Order: sequence, then C-alpha cells, then structure tokens
Amino acid sequence: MGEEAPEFLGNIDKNSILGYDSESQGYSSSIAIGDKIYVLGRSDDDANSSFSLKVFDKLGGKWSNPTVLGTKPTLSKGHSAVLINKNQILVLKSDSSPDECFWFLEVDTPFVKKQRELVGREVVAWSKGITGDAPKPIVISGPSGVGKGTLIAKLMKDYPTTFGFSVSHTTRAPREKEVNGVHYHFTERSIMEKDIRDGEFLETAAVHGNLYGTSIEAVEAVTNGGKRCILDIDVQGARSVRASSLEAIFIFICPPSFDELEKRLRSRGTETEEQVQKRLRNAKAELDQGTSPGLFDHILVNDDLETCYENLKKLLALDECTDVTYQPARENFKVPVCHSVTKEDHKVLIHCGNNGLEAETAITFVLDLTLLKGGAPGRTRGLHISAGGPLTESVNGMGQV
Ligand SMILES: Nc1nc2c(ncn2[C@@H]2O[C@H](COP(=O)(O)OP(=O)(O)O)[C@@H](O)[C@H]2O)c(=O)[nH]1
Ligand SMILES: Nc1ncnc2c1ncn2[C@@H]1O[C@H](COP(=O)(O)OP(=O)(O)O)[C@@H](O)[C@H]1O
Repeated sequence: MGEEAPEFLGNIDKNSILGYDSESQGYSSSIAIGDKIYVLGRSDDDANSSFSLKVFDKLGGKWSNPTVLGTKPTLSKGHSAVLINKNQILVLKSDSSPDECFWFLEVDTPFVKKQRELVGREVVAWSKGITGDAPKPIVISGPSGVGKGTLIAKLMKDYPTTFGFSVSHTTRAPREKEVNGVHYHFTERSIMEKDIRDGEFLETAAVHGNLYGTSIEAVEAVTNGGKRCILDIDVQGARSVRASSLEAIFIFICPPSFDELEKRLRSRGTETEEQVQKRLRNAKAELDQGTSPGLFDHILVNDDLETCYENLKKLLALDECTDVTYQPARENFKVPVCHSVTKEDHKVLIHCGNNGLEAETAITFVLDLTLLKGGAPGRTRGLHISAGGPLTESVNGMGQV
C-alpha cells in the first residue's frame, strides 16, 4: 500500500506550490518533475537548520529521503522554488545577500546520475549560485616528480587569498613532512571505498598502487571560502573532472627530459627504489596521455623553475594581478519575504513586493538562465540579475519555511 501525499500536493504543477507541512512544522515548497514530487521543508538536524528534502514517488505512492550531496543552504525567513529545467530546481532565499540567495537543487544532472549509479539510490545535489563570473578552478597534472607540488606551493604562497588547494584523500602513507588535512586526508582503503560508494567523491583513481580522490567537500570548502580551487590530480582524474560540470582550466606539466624527471624524483628522496621504479614506469603512459590533444588546455615544460612559474602565472592572467579573493558583483538585490517567482523561456522572473499593499514599489528582477555555468559539485557561476523597477526590501509577508 502506498503512503498518502499531504493535501497541499493535490494540484501540483510545474511551479512551486507552498503549503504548511505538519510533519516539518513549517512552510514547504513542492516541485513536480515527472512522477516525482520534491518537497523542501525545515530540518533541525544540524546546528544551522538547513533545508530538508523529501521525495514523493507518485507511481509507487511512497516517500523517500534521498542522499543529499553538497553544502545545504541554511534557512532564511522565507523561500521560493521554481523548476528551471527538467534537471534543476532554483531555490531563492529571501532577505539574504546576493550570494546567499540563489541555490540550485540538481535532481538529474549528469553529476547526479553518476553519483546515483554509485550509491544505488535516489541522489540530489545542492550547488550555490554566485553572481558574476568567478574564475574557473585549475586542474594541474603531470608525472610524479615533475614539480606540480612545487609550483602549486609557490602560487599558494604568493596568492594566499586568491587560491585554495583542494585537499585530496589518499590511501598512501604520509611522507615525513606531510600533514593530515593539509597535504592530503590520509585514510584507510576500506573507509575510502565506503565513502566512494556513499557518493562523496567528485572523482577517484588508482595511482601507483594507491587510491586517490577529490571529495565534493574538498572542492566546496575552497569555493565556499570565495577562493579559486587548485586540484593536483593525475590524468585519469583530469579526465573525470573534464566530464563533470566543474569547468576547470586543465594544465599539464612536462619535464624537460625523462632523465631529469628521474633525477628529481630520486633527489626528493621520499620514495623507496621500488616506488621510484613504479612511478617512472607510469610516467611514460602519463606523458603520452597528457600531451595527446583534447584533454589539457595548456602544456607547460618545467625546465627552469622560475621560468615555468612565470609562464603559469601568465596563463592564469596573474602577471599584473595582486592577491585578491574573488569579489562577486555586488548587485543591488535582496528578495523580500513576500515575493513570487515564475519562469518564462530562458528567464526567471522574481516579483517582489507584490502583496498589493506596495504596488508603487513593486519590482521584478530578471535572472538570465542562458548565462549559468558550472554546478554541483561546487558553485553555479554566471548569475546576472537585472532589475525592472524600484527596489523594496520592507514588504511584509508570510515566512515560508
Ligand atoms: N585522480 C586523482 N589523482 C590524485 C589526487 N590527488 C593526488 N593525485 C595524483 O596522484 C599522483 C601521486 O601523488 P603523490 O603520491 O602525492 O606523489 P607525487 O605526484 O610524486 O607528488 C599524482 O599524479 C597526483 O597528481 C586525487 O584526488 N585524484
Ligand atoms: N624546475 C625544477 N628544477 C629542478 N628541480 C625541481 C624543479 N621543479 C621541482 N623540482 C624539484 O623536484 C622534486 C619533485 O618536485 P615535486 O614538486 O615534489 O613534484 P610533483 O609534485 O610533481 O611530484 C622536488 O625535490 C623539487 O624541489
């Protein structure tokens, strides 16, 4: 026997429906996509009170609690939700700054589909929207000992507020000077395999006999701090990230010669002879794949370190840049509690102050969906909002969550 859907779900259509949900004791919004209804409500499970999500399957007549990936939005005084395409729901938080206002709930994007296959159950993912065009994350690959870590350390030292390092997980043992949580999250194979099955990783690969992976949390921790994310990952990982919605810049670092690579690897003195041999064998295949067309946007030869570093800065347009955290466009925008949202063609219209009492100050903001980029895991970039009238922030209305 199927369970009963709450009454307010009765006449659901493609727009958001708001209703009081006795179970969650707050106002919820519901969006129907195909045979499923996604109900957003209140969750007090964590300290910050974030959105909860339940899915009602109309065919099976059953509720489920999907696995929710990504940082969840915290609750605001009110929210609205609208379906922007068959894979994504836009959730707007009222009374929030422009960069806390827009959240995208991905229910069937390629990333979600992939994670669903891994997890073997319903999966959804949150991605925070940010205004303007934030710079792309950077993927750096290259054979062991070529100097990736050295170049990244220089970038992070010279531009500490611009860049943030995506701290990978690995099952390999820490080297003498490596710090857990800084260079890697060092972990056990069985734990990492479980975390992979739970959908916690953007990508993983077996490299030189160990498991390595970029967790969704690692990327989000950097992007949530407003920094540009740097990923030091192997060629397989780069291929997976290419297929994701991260939309990064891909850079492959080459040695000036194989002999020089061997010299650097040995002089680093961090590997046993057996491990050095394995890394050198793997380097041949990595160099072949890394330098063949299609995967990497740029190839840099790390011969003289300073020259290579200058070239890296040039291609990241850092040569004349000072160290700054990306500042999103501060658009004059705040959605009051009383608002409604509709979708027309490739635009979302946010009608503010439309409770009839403040008609002269009512305004409609327009969000252009054609300019959106990125998505889970990480942020949805390229939010451009234009206004069509005076701004009001003081309209009273019903809180929805
Ligand atoms: N796919 C993938 N590769 C990673 C990740 N983290 C590190 N790697 C790669 O794993 C390889 C081995 O890294 P490491 O053991 O630190 O040795 P190193 O390259 O000699 O410094 C390098 O090619 C790294 O770029 C990750 O999260 N995912
Ligand atoms: N351009 C360079 N010339 C000479 N030695 C270098 C150069 N770049 C890096 N090294 C040295 O080579 C070794 C390997 O560099 P590292 O950054 O650990 O490589 P990776 O992270 O790619 O494995 C380190 O001892 C480093 O100091």
